[in-house]
Amino acid sequence: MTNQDVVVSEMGIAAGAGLPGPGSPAGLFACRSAAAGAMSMRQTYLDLAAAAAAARSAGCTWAEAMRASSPTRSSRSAADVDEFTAWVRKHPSALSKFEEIAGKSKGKKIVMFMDYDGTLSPIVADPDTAYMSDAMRAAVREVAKSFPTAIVSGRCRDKVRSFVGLSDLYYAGSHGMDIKGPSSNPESVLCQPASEFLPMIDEVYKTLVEKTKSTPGAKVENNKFCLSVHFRCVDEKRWNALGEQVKTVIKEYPKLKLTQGRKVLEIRPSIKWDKGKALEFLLESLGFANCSDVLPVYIGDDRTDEDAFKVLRKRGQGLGILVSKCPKETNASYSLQDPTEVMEFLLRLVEWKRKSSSSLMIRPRV
Ligand SMILES: O=P(O)(O)OC[C@H]1O[C@H](O[C@H]2O[C@H](CO)[C@@H](O)[C@H](O)[C@H]2O)[C@H](O)[C@@H](O)[C@@H]1O
Repeated sequence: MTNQDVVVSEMGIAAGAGLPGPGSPAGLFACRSAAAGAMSMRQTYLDLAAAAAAARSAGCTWAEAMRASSPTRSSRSAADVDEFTAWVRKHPSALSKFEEIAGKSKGKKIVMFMDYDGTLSPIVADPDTAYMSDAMRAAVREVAKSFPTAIVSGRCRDKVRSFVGLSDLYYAGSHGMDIKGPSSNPESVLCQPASEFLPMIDEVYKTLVEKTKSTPGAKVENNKFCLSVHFRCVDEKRWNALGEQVKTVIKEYPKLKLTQGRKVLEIRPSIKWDKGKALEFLLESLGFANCSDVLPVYIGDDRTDEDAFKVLRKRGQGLGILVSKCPKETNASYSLQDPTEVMEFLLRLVEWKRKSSSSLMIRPRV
């Protein structure tokens, strides 16, 4: 990796700074077109009541929208497949358009950003066993040798670091609220803009564990600067009640917000910081703030990754790649269907870099 010897001190964004107004939190990432239509990109943050209202007006329930956030293969009809084909025309496969992507990368410094769950590791029922394969680890290792690389995850930084198991990378945990550079460089970047929320998050974690313990399958995950309440193993008949339980707890904490991911509710500090801000922060730390010759590539599958895709669109620079097997409203330009395709794309990128570097080395002088 290059440009890693950047020192940035811990950032201090005051608790409560830039708090969105009431009724702001919780993004509902609905998959099917009806729900997606009701929840436009402008509505990334909704509270659960608003999300439920949007889902109702689209003719589906809050639970249906939650189900659609992570559909199973068996739930797909022929019409769904047609819809997906049409969607892929708008968000073409990064594999089939590899040459186009390689063309865009020519003469530019690629910086890689990758989400973890659903991008580098397949979605599984138990979040504690969402391991990535050795083959994927090897691919990410090669990527990190070729380009500055960051993993940007909703997980606690230490946990995602232990899952990935590679040291020469930047890790941005807790949805970008906990950023650290490679461990080989003790002076490398550190950014924790929500540190004053730690006691509150711990308190809410304990309360949520207590309140949800009577719901079979419910799991509360402590991601340090944020929390996840998992619905995946909960009987769907209990989803509304569990959602209400979470909402009731969070009502007592106006400085926290609730967002929705893939069969998960996420509780986060209401600060103006997300994966998009983390991407900008890392680009700046790496010395690429005002560079026209940098090409950030962000690969992610979740609603929270949209904040990063949006930043790339706004900058008019870089490539957003959404990992999805079904149509989703997205600011990403390209798509990949699953972690297997992500791995194939990463390997092609490494190979392309290797070939283009060696052709530069042997180019005769004129
Ligand atoms: O930003 P990410 O790295 O994608 O993290 C988002 C959430 O990912 C994890 O939950 C998701 O993956 C689990 C394991 O496959 C799955 O069981 C769960 O249903 C998914 O929502 C993680 O456990 C959460 O804490 C993250 O917020």
